[in-house]
Amino acid sequence: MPTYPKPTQEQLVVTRLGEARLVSPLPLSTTPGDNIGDFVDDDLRALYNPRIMLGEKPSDLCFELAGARREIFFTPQDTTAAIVTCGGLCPGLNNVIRSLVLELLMNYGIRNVLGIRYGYHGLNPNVGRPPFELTKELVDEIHHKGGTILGTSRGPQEHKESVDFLVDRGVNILFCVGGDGTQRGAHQIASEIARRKLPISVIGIPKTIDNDIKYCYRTFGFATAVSEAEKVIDRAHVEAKSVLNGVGLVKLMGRHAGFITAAATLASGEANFALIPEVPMQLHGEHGLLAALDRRLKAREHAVVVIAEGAGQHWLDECPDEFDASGNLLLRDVGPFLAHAIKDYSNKVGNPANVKYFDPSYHIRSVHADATDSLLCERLARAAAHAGMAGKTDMLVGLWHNQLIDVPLAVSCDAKKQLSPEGELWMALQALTRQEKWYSGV
Ligand SMILES: Nc1ncnc2c1ncn2[C@@H]1O[C@H](COP(=O)(O)OP(=O)(O)OP(=O)(O)O)[C@@H](O)[C@H]1O
Ligand SMILES: O=P(O)(O)OC[C@H]1O[C@](O)(CO)[C@@H](O)[C@@H]1O
Ligand SMILES: [Mg+2]
Repeated sequence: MPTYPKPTQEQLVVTRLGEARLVSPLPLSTTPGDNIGDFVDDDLRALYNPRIMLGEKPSDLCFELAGARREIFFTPQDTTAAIVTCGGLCPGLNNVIRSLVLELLMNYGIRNVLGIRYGYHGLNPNVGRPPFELTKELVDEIHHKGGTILGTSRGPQEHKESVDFLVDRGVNILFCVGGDGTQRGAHQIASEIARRKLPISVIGIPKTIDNDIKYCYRTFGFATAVSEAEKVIDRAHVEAKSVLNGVGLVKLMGRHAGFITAAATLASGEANFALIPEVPMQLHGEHGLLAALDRRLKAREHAVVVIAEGAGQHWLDECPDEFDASGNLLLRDVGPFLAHAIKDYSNKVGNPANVKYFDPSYHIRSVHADATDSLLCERLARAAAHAGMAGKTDMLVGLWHNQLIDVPLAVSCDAKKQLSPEGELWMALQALTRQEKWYSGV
C-alpha cells in the first residue's frame, strides 16, 4: 500500500528523445512461442493497481513496461554511455556498473562506457577527477566487492556544467545510480538537456538501503542490508539473554523510512520492540517505551529493542537543524540517548537493566550484494540499458509488483516512500512482537 498519492496517467508518460527507428542488434524475437526471448512491445503496460474489487471496473492507470525494444534510437557504434554513482554506499553498486557495461558493450556493441568519478562532482571538470573508460576486463570481477569502483559523493552539483561536460565528452546516455537526491539531480540534468534540445538520454537506477524510492517496491541493496541487520539483532538477543535484565539495543540506518528496521526485525524474530520514524512513540509515561520495556523485563528478564536512526528524534533536545553536503537533515543520535534513558529509568524504578548497545550503521551497507540483490541489480541495470538505447530519457527503472517499469523522474522523485502503518509489513511486525501488549500494560 503506497504512502503517496496516486499519480495521473499523464505523469506516467515517459519522455522520448525522438522516434526509435533503428533495428536493435539484440537476438530477440517478436513471436511468442518460438522459444526465443521476446522484445517488449512499446505499448505493453503494467497496471498500477493489480487488485480489484469484484463487481467494480478495474482502473486502467498503468506504467510503461521496461525491457528491450525492437527499435532503438542510438546507433550502437556511435554511442558513448557514462555511469555515475552518488549518495551513500549501497550493496550492489558494482553489480549495476558491471551489468550496464556488459549489456552495453557486449550485447548492444556501443563504442565506449565512461566511469564518472566520485558522484556528480565528476561531471564538473573544475572540481572532480577525470572519468575513466570502463572495459569488460575492468568490470569482470567487481560484482564480488562492496562499495563502488567509481567512488561516490554528496554535495550540490551545477547541472549546467554537468550538461557541458556530457557534450564535451560526447556522452549520449548518462546512467545515474543513486537515491532520491541523485534522481532529483538526474531530473535537473535531463531538464537542462531538454532546454538545449540535445539528444542525450538520462536514465536513473534507484539505489538505497533505506528502500524509500517511489515506484520501486524494493531498491537494490535493501535485501543485503536487511540480512546484515538481522545478524546483529540475533547477536543482540544472545547478549540480552545471557544476563539478568539484559537489553539488546540495536540502532539501524533509515533516515525517514523504517523498512530496514521492520524487515530485519521480522527476519530475526528476536526483537520485542521496533521503533520507526513513521510511527512516533512516547518515551516517558505509563504507555511510553521505558515503562513498556520495564514490564517486559519484569515478565521475561531480557528484551531486544530495534530502533531506526530516524525514530524518536522528538525525544531529543531541540537544537538548530544541521544538514549534510546534499542538504539532507543530519539526525541526532538517538541510540546512545536511548541507552542512557533505559539505564536511568530502570535504576530509578529499582529494576536495573543491563544494556548492550549495537550500532552497526555503515557495516550493513558496505558489504557486497547478496544473491537476491545481485539478481535485482542485474535486472535493473539491463532494463536501464534498454531504456537508454531506445531513446527514453528523464526516467528511472522501477519495480512494481515484480515487473520492471519505466517511470518519469519527475513523478518518482517528488516525494519519498515511507512504510505504511496500515500495510502488511507493519501488521506482521505487530503480530510477531506483540509490542502493543507491553505498551498498553494489559
Ligand atoms: N534536491 C536536489 N536537487 C538536485 N540534485 C540533488 C538534490 N539532492 C541531491 N542532489 C544531488 O544528488 C547527489 C546525491 O544526493 P544525496 O547525497 O542526497 O544522496 P542520495 O542519492 O539521496 O542517496 P542516499 O540514499 O544515500 O541518501 C548530490 O551530490 C547532489 O548532487
Ligand atoms: O553518513 P552518510 O554516508 O552521509 O550516510 C548516511 C545515510 O545514508 C543512508 O545509508 C542512505 O540514505 C541512510 O540510511 C543514512 O542516514
Ligand atoms: Mg537520499
